[in-house]
Amino acid sequence: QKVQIQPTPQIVSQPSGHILKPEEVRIIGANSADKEAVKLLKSLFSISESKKGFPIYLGEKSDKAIRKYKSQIPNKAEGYYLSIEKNKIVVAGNDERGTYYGMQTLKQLLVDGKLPLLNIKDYPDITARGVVEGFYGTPWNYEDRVSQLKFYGANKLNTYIYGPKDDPYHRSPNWREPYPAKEAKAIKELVQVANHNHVDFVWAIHPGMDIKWNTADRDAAISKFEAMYDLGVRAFAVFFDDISWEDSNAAKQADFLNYLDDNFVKVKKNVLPLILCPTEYNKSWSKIEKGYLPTLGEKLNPSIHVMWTGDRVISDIDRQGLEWINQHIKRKAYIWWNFPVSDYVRDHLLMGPAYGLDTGASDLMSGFMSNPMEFAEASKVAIYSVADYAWNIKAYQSMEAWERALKAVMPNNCEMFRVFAIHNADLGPNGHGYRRDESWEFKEIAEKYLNEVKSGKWKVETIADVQQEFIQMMMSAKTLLQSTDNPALIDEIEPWLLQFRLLGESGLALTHLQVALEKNDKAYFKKLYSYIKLLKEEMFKNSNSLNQNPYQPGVKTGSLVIEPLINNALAELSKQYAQRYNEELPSIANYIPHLIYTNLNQVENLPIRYLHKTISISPLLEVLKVPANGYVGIELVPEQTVLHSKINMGLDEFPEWAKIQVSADGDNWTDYQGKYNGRKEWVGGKLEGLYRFVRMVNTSANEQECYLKRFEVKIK
Ligand SMILES: CC(=O)N[C@@H]1[C@@H](O)[C@H](O)C(CO)=C[C@H]1N
Repeated sequence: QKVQIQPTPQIVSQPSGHILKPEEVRIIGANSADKEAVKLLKSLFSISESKKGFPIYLGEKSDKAIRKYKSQIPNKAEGYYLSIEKNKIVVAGNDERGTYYGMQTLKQLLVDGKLPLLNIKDYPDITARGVVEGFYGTPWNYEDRVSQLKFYGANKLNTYIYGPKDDPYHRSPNWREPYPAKEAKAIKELVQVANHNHVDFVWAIHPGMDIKWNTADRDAAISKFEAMYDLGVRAFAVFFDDISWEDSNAAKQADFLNYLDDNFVKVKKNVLPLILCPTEYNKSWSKIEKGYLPTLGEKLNPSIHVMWTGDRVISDIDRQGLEWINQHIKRKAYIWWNFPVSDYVRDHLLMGPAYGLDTGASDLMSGFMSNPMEFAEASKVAIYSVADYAWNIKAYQSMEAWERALKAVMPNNCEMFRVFAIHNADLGPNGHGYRRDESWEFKEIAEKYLNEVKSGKWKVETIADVQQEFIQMMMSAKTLLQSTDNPALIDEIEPWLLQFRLLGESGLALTHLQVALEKNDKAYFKKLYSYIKLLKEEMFKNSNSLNQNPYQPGVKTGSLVIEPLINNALAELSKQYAQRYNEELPSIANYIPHLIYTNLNQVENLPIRYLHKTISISPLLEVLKVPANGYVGIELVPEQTVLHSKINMGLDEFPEWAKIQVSADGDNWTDYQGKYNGRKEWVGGKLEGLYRFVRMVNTSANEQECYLKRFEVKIK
């Protein structure tokens, strides 16, 4: 039988039987082996003081205890040799971490009091593997982080980069200030937890919003690093992402990093190499001829890592893209993979497989970090998969890893968790145009069902298939809401579970509309229709009371296949009702007629929200570049009376290059008079007459930049 080990090992022998878990073991090498490995071993077996216990040889290649097995150990960082035999077990690491990982594997193999007889030679493909807590939104809390660090140890992830955008001591305004006592204590403790799980705790600084290229700020960074060093931090990063392009001076950034490297990292000796996140961190933003990346490649000390998100901000990672960037930065890219991060689609959860990763790229990356969701437990599904990918790239199979991830996160209810996860994977339309597959096992049935609804010739078995999916959604939501094997996860995803249950219920009720038509029971149809309306109203209420963040508030679930199926079938069946009984029912399928209006491809996919007569553009987290005559706004369909508008471009005063304009026909524009409200927001009042377009346009002759933090129009 094949043993299942996470992450997938490089070389495993075929098991030749098994042994029962030894009653008592004797550890040979306990006083020289990695102490976390010894602790882990002692937690698994009872140790006999006498000579008679079952021998377990434990240690690193230089230890006497495993000298006999030295030649078996892969000569690779963090590699290990594990051999389970009838009369002994050997766990031999190429280094401390290797021994620890060998023990993690041994722990996984100890199942139902038995151990398979086999041997393993294992090691990681990528040197640095882990997570960058680098998202916008509510930073993870202390308990989240402790749980994450333990999860990384168990999954052979060795790096955690602390860089939450909304931590004021990581970024603005307090990157220069030491943490207050309480936060400092928490970080000190987290570093210890990281060490106990063989995870390198990397503290990142994000000075780019207001750094000055002078000795004061250079020394401010050094003293902040010193303060973090005193808390136990032994690895550092500098992020220059999402800042205005004036500060994206590569030579200055390189000098700054080299200074920190020469005057802090190299001086301290026990500090890991620096990591830089550049301003030009993806290919779609880079203009090689302008020299930003080549300058970094030339000037940065060779030991400094350079992060990279891929061909775009949110992007698959492939060999071709890696070869491209590596040539310019003259080193192997250290990947910052923006998945499962959802800070730009906060009404969605990303619970699907981690795919779009090149299994032929193991020699082209120095690091691979996942940027996760603000929901730490929910992110573990993707992080588990990333652990499998980064350890053994060529063997990675995203779907297989996803199945195991679900079981790892929800061991007692993984089937119900799978029903939820498979229907909560896509992001919906978003500014990056990044989409994921969703409900892939139900798509065919959904298509068949909708076609049969449209033709009016439906089959019982199709209805049964669809009813089975809807009732499973209800079962999944209810079971998970009442589950106890991962309460932190349920707390995070509760809004989506409530919505998921209602979606399943509305689907089930929908199929009974067909029963009403079959029985020609008009009254029953109307009762069902108003019941579905009630369910949708409750979903609407959930979406306006739960997960209310200032970016993409609300709770979207099953948005790629399930929700559209229900809305389309509902529209179709109410049409058939109207034809049969010559009576129109009020439409309850929710969709938004208004559109984004822009000639900037950076924002052409941004979704439009419509709530309580306010139409808004989903905000952009990155810097928006607006060429001459570039514009972004809203098209009201049909034209409306505008009551007031609010636009936040993230600038201290309204820029002279911008104009806010309105138009009824898209050709003739009039200025929309407004003023700044002191919170960096332009506000405009009621307009006489009907308008179809409201836009911000760059009327200058040069490319400008701003943020798109808010753009909303309230109509009558
Ligand atoms: C390097 C990098 O990806 N920086 C930010 C990241 O912080 C943010 O989470 C996301 C994902 O929305 C993208 C970038 N704007």
